[in-house]
Amino acid sequence: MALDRNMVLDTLRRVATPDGGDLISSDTIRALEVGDSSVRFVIEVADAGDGQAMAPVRDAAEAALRSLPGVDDVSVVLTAHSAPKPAQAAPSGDAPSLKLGRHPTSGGPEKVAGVDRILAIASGKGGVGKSTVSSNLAVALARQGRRVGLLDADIYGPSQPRMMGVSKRPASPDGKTIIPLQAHGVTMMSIGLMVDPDQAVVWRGPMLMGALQQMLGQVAWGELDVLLVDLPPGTGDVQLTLCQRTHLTGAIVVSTPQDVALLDARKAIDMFGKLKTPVLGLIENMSSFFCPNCGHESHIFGHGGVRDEAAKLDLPFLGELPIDLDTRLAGDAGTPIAAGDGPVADAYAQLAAGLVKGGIA
Ligand SMILES: Nc1ncnc2c1ncn2[C@@H]1O[C@H](COP(=O)(O)OP(=O)(O)OP(=O)(O)O)[C@@H](O)[C@H]1O
Repeated sequence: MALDRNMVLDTLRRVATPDGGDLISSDTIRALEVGDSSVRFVIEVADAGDGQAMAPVRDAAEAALRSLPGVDDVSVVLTAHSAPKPAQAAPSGDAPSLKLGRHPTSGGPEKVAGVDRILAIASGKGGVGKSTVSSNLAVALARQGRRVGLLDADIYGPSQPRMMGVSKRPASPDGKTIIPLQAHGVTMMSIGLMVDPDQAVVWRGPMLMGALQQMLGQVAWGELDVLLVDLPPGTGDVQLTLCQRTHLTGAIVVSTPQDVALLDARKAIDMFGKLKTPVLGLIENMSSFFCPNCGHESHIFGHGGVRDEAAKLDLPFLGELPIDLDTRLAGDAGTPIAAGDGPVADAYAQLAAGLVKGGIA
């Protein structure tokens, strides 16, 4: 029997919480993602004390879900808004620590000083070209005179340093703020520049949420018209933290036209809906392939699926980008294709112009 969301919700409704209610009525479940045989979600509680009390609840939920037929992967992350006090909380007025991966602070959505708009660039499935689109769109917007920032929040696989051709560790002259780097007219910062590139990042929920908050709050972004945030794929902790703690203008979802990618894109769109983050539009990447020898157009991952999906969901379709060897080579070489001339650079320029015209970027 295929796993479905209602079955998961029913199971979680039978998991008791210390206050006498159940896991669903406790309203602590965030970013629930039900796959064919997998369940992932975050239990978010107010503080470390509640976190301790909820640890057995998390274990019970995991056990209950694992006992469901067909479930072979369960991931439940328990996170608290604030760190235990006084042991780990920084005294007020202290310089923020530049050590990444600290505990997140609590509070509602905050603006980033000097930044007019923050756009999350998201995808449901990995490898659909979200980072490629983010870097190229950032460069294309900068070429149109916009003041653009690019934050690589793909904590598990930061690729912007390579795609934007930067590798220098950012400086922090006063030990408080992090000075971002500049590349191709874009102000950029990546979690990949703060950690050893050869070391896998194995942070769990609270640590990576803290790191993301630092990237937004401690980096001296300066005055920006728009900050693009390149998210990791999927619907996990980073997305949740960004939507809940940052004043986002909205999200742009990148997908290939392939059914399997669209399926995951729908989940991402659904998550943004639940988190009340407006989805500003969809982009189709790897749309067509033009043979460099004979010019024949083929549709390796299909074509038009994202446009159709946007129409179905009544969301704007922002544009399509071809599958193109030079795009890949340019990304690998650290100069996004949008920095040059040619049909793909033109496609990005058109995409950027549309966003500027629509007041999105
Ligand atoms: N339109 C395109 N044409 C050719 N290659 C592309 C295109 N878009 C992306 N790629 C290549 O596909 C690979 C994956 O792209 P990218 O890293 O941008 O995807 P992603 O969705 O950000 O992946 P991840 O899930 O790792 O974050 C890269 O090697 C990139 O150069």
